[in-house]
Amino acid sequence: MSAGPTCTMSVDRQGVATIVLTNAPVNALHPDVLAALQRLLEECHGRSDVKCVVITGSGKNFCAGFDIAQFAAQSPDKVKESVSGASEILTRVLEEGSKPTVAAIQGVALGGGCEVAAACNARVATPDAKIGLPELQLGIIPGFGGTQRLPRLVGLQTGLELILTSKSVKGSKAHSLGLVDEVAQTPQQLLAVAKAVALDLASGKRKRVRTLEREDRLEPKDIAKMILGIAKEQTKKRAPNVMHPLLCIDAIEAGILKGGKAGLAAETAAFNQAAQLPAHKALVNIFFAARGTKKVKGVSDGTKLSVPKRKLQTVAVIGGGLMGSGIATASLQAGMSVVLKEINQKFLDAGIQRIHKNLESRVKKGRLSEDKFKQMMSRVKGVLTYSKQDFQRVDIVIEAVIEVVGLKQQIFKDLEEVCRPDCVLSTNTSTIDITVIAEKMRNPERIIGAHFFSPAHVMPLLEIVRSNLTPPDITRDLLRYGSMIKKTPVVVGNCTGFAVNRVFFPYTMAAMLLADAGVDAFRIDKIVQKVFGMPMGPFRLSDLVGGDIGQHVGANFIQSFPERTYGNANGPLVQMNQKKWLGEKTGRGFYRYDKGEKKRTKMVKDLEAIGPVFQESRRAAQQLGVPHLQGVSDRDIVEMIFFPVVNEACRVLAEGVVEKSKDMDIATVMSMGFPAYRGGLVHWADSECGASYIASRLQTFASMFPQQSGFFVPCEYLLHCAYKGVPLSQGQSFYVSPIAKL
Ligand SMILES: C[C@H](O)CC(=O)SCCNC(=O)CCNC(=O)[C@H](O)C(C)(C)COP(=O)(O)OP(=O)(O)OC[C@H]1O[C@@H](n2cnc3c(N)ncnc32)[C@H](O)[C@@H]1OP(=O)(O)O
Repeated sequence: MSAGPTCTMSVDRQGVATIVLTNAPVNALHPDVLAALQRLLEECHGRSDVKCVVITGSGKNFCAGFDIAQFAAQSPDKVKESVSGASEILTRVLEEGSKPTVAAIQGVALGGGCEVAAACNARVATPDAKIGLPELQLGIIPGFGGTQRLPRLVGLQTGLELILTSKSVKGSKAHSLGLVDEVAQTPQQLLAVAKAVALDLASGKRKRVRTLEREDRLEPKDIAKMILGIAKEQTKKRAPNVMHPLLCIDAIEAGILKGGKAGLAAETAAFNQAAQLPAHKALVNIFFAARGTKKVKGVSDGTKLSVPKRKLQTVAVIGGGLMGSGIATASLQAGMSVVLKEINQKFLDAGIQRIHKNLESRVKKGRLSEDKFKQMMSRVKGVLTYSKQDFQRVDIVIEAVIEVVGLKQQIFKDLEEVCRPDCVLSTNTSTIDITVIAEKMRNPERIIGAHFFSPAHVMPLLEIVRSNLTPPDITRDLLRYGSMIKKTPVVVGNCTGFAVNRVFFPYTMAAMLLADAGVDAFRIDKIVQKVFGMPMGPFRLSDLVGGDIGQHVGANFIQSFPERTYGNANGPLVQMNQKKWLGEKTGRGFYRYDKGEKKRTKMVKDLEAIGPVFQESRRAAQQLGVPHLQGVSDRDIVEMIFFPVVNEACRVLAEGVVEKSKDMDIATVMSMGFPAYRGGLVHWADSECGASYIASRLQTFASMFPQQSGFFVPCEYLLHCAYKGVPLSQGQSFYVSPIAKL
């Protein structure tokens, strides 16, 4: 049985005390671990048989930092007290105590873990240890002295870069940067090397250094000021909607200008300020949401399933287009073999060429060796037919052909004939009901959705779609495949559009409706991107996806949900598709895309060309009773676009299409680029708006658009939450939908 969060200590015959941070699985710094560390260090300083101290972590990791669960479990005041108290102890007892201290780093030393190591008088790491300060990703700043000690170890420029990008470095790189003093070639040698360094420090053979007092790695003050000024400007541009990165630079600056101790005080103040900001709560929500998706009730929550885990070595990808080649690339990178099926040699060659290009670009960026690249390409086999010889060895199939139901039905009928009965058969459809695709199969329960996002080898989300027939072992093994290819999987129920595209369609339709009501499309894009923080506005996104695809997918939703969709038979997409203005791929859509210098695309607002398209669309919209709006504020635009999106998310929750609201949060961040610092769609709706405000605004919008009121009318789930005063994230616990599918 695990001892719970603590530290253990042993003292060897040479007088080296080894303190082991213990809190499985990553030795997070729970307050009990910090208290035990202080107690044992004080004991060491008082014992005559102890000459020096080595700090290490239990198991494979040194320490992943402060216990993030505390941010959710404790009041902000308690957390602040814990962090500032520990910061003081790390300086007084770890760095300045009477006995020298050495960190022995294996696995991860992140956040507070890196800061504990930086406060020691020396550091030894294994070559592939992972060291860094990722606190900014959690909406806080390093609070155990990291803003002061990291720049003093590696220089201001490098320290700033590591902190502001949340990047970690490997042990060997950390050594070359000056962050660690020695590298132990193997984990087995780590303790011995660390102990030797500690004894050298104790005997005076090595000079004992207190990081906080160091100045030797810091740039001269005038240069440092310049570096800080540039960092501030760049940060304002890169992250205009959040404050904590600037608070972090201020704390670093205080230390550079006034010395380490003053810097520590500034850090504590800045940490406390950041911890109060909504972005912190939001980003902690995202941290746990991303990890919670893997635990699915009755599948991967510890439930024992009778069907053993499948071996997942060979994947067959049906279709070598953009999506198929991306999926094949991700599978090859995970060490799998790939059978790529196409309908003719020309398409097959093009598919293999795409895989080649995807992997080659990693080689060019230095992320893949030439040897590994060749090995990966040798594991691809292109085929033109469904032969038993090729398909009997396949463990998982992913169909990635165009969205034509009949074609997909035939493919699964054929696959069932040639694949082993235990092979996972999955479809990458983005919208079609998977039970419809399975209609011609003998065993329709075998089909499962594996919805990737383009480019599939880059985008982190995998939507796993199960129907009420899907056996849990198939879901479990697709989840395992998702982990192998390093995706965040979200398991969802079966319906048109599943979870992600269900919330995408009101997003684009709301933008089209607003433009038809006279609001400038370019203004909408600007507000959604600059003010709200999406990576791009809905019209720019439409150009990226392609107007033809947008219209096709939109039609699917209009057919499935006619009572709550908006369509205009002469809308901009329809007109532009007729002119073959399909977006970026044809050089023209809502924007014009000119070839600039060095093959860079230049995006131009061509009002002369697009103006008449909107005029024509608005004329048609008037016939549909779309009002002409005036005096629409930026806030109105945000609410008219995002509240229908929240409304649809409520329906998704009510129908049980997602198991928990956090799944919706992480899915929106990873698919549509919903700002992570807003915590995902439902977290944002709850924390920044509230169910009753959203419901009342939607009712107002519905009355402003009487002919399109269905698009805005709040759904039952949203009204329930508003009426009962419960957050949308908790509505599932009391709301029972008559159409719950799972
Ligand atoms: C005052 C200080 O400056 C403030 C801080 O230190 S804030 C903390 C800074 N540290 C971090 O941000 C590191 C966060 N952790 C990670 O990046 C990754 O978890 C990791 C690289 C350590 C391990 O990744 P991986 O092997 O993929 O495992 P992962 O699933 O993420 O984590 C394993 C478990 O450890 C938990 N965990 C990881 N880091 C944790 C932390 N710092 N606190 C609490 N739990 C943590 C995860 O929630 C997960 O729990 P679960 O099994 O119950 O879901």
